[in-house]
Amino acid sequence: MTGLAPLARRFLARRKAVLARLAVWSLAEAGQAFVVGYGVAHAVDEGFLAGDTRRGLLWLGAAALAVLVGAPVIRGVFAELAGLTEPLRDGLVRRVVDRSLAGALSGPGGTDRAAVSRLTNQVEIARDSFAGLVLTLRSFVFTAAGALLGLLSLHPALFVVVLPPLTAGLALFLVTLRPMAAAQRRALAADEELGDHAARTRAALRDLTACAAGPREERRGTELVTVAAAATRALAGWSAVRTTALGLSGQLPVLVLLVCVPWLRARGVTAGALLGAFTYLVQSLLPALHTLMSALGTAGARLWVVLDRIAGEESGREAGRAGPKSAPPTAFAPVRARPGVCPAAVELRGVTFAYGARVEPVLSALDLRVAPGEHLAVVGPSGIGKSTLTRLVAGTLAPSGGEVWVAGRPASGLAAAELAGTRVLVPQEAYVFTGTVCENLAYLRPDAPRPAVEAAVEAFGLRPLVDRLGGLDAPLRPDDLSPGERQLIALARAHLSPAPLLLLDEATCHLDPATEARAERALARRAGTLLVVAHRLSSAVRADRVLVLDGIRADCGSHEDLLTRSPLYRDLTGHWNEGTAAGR
Ligand SMILES: Nc1ncnc2c1ncn2[C@@H]1O[C@H](COP(=O)(O)OP(=O)(O)OP(=O)(O)O)[C@@H](O)[C@H]1O
Repeated sequence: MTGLAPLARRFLARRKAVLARLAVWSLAEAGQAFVVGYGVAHAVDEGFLAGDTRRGLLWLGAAALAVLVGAPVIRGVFAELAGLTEPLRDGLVRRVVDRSLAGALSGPGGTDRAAVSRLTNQVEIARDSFAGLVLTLRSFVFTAAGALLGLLSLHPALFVVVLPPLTAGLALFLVTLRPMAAAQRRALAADEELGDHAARTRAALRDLTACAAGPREERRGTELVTVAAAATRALAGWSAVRTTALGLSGQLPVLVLLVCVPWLRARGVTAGALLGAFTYLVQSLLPALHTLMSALGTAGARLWVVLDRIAGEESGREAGRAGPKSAPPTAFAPVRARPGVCPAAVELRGVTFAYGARVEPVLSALDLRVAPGEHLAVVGPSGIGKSTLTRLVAGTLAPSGGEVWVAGRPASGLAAAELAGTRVLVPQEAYVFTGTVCENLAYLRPDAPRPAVEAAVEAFGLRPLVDRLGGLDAPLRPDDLSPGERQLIALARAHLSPAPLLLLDEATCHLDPATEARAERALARRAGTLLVVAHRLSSAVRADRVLVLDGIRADCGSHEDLLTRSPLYRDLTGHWNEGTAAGR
């Protein structure tokens, strides 16, 4: 927040002309405040008490005229105010959008549209709060100046009596501002965290029950409620102090003035001057002070919190860019792992799929959940539905029944750009196009830094191929590559992609076992989730879990577990072993 002060100074320094015009209009406001009390005092002393009613009415007329003249003054003030608030709003919006675009350009993760929308909404709040503050602060300064000058002109003793209680209340109020804003911020943060927790828990009830994580989440909920209650109590405490300050500065000057009437009379203060002083207090000073306090307490605290938040979100984005890139950037934030909750990278809920209305379904009421970072192998006899499953997860097929969720979102129905940022599907027949080697490798991440491309070349053992073709910038013709080389290029490309989910549909079938093992290990080391349709036993053994598709039934577990409990898996492994032995 301290970083905002120089920015504010620069902002105001560039708008001296607007400030000067605003000051001129405000001077008129000060003059109006001055004339109101002055007119009442003279109307009483020189008019009504002196028996000259006409003169009294003339002075009152002058005071009334000053009030009427106030209307165009206010209009002028508002016209000038736009010269301050609109550039502030434009500047903040530009700042938020620039940072967001810079974030999108510096990584293929794309813009966080929710954050941009939240921030631009907060910019509007900042603009309105700023306008309210300028309006009331300026009005208070000039009205108070006019009224205090009026008090001095009526009698210096009036000034001496009114000023101490007024400044005491104001000082007490100013002291409460900072802790009050901090308490407001804490209460807001605690409320939001509690709301987030409630929403997350509600959405994850099934998972919580499945993971037996209910009691832990309940404890966390209780902790958050306690924190939110303490923050709200602290806020209420500071509100009480502020109300006291309001009361002190709002009522005490009138009371002190009343108590001091004999003392003032003894010093020659006339009845008219006393009435004028009360007019200054009740008509100008106290309302202006009250408005200022309310504005500082609400709009000021809101402006403080919102500007702080905008700076916070931006610095958060900065930190995100500067931090270590352990995970590839994603187009939208996947569901984060939270203690006690099992978030799913892929979740199938009762998924049924048939290629036609009257055709037997390929998959029926299939439930599956794959945790972020998990490596899952899918196995099953030919034609059982393994490719269909990968296409459902990839979102290129929509289920006939049930739901497919990827990173907390329905897989089908996403826009193409979002789908591309979510997952990469590498099919059996790899796609390689005429272009440079580098263009082929970085196809899914065009801004991939050169060292990252080089690292992918090494990880997939592509160096001899790249050298043969003439380097990364050499042209590549698909016909010059063997099916295995094409698969390696497609796998290295998937490795470079920012998508958090990789789906390999027999994408290593043209590789020898050693090359396949190296490629799969490189893909498993990559941050993200890996789902592999395996066509070799070794590929299933390397996975964290194996899904065996068996027509209507499906079984999921570790390689060892499935060997003991799944006859089909035993058959498949036996078949694979025979194939390996025959191949030797
Ligand atoms: N486009 C399609 N239209 C109609 N039926 C299809 C279509 N694609 C696949 N099928 C059928 O759906 C069933 C599952 O096919 P899928 O390709 O998903 O199986 P798979 O387990 O991947 O087979 P493989 O191991 O041989 O690749 C098969 O009976 C197949 O004939």
